[in-house]
Amino acid sequence: MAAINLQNVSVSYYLRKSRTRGTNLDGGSVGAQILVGQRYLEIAALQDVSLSLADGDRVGIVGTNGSGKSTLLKLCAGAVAAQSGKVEIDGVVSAQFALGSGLRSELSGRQNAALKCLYLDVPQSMVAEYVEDLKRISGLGSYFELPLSSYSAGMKSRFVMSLLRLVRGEILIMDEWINAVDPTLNETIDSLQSQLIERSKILLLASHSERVLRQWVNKIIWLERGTLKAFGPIEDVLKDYQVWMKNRK
Ligand SMILES: Nc1ncnc2c1ncn2[C@@H]1O[C@H](COP(=O)(O)OP(=O)(O)OP(=O)(O)O)[C@@H](O)[C@H]1O
Repeated sequence: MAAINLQNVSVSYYLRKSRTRGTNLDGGSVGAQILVGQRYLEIAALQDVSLSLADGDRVGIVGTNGSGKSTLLKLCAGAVAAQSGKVEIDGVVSAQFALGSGLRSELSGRQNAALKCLYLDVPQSMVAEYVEDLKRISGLGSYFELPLSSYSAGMKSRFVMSLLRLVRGEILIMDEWINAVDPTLNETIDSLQSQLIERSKILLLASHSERVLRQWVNKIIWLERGTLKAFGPIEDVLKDYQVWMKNRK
């Protein structure tokens, strides 16, 4: 059983005030509320959010720029802490945004692949097989044996995307559906992502794409300026969100 329970959770980012001295801090139409303290500015990224997710929940997160989607994902992945409220996460969490972390540019694709296997708890007896899988999926050929520092941007992203092969988690956290820059890779990445979702117990996916959301989620969290506007079945919440967006323009 996997579960995510948030009770009255608030998360803020703090900025030293000197950085913004003399600037006008009037709110625009995007982003969280900015609270001005004596020495710090507080960006109230999530305010008093309460949610319960359980096995079988495939949840999309929508909201305008700066509404708190990534912050909510980071909170559930343990990458940011709550200032107040209660956060309970039951289950092994895999976060897509962490895929490329810990890579070392002086090491080859093969060496990085083996390191990632260790970080992601692949059993020792399976490492060699997984590394060969990554070589095949990435399509990097002999570049797999060269240091990451010699890769082009697209080659690096091929390598990082191939690491999806290693992800195992009961709670899957995705900050966008990955679309490969190179269309020849799309089918493989799509199928890796769909297998991951099928294996996971809870999916949290932030996306601005209605197509992606309709394909993968059954519930929607709608955030606006750090507060939870709505949480419920995709059919209800997406419609309300779209009407709200239209009237907002
Ligand atoms: N590292 C940070 N330091 C300071 N403020 C931050 C930081 N990360 C996010 N914020 C602020 O927190 C608020 C929520 O940002 P977040 O990235 O969670 O929004 P989002 O909904 O994912 O946005 P987008 O759709 O634009 O990616 C925004 O006002 C943003 O400016």
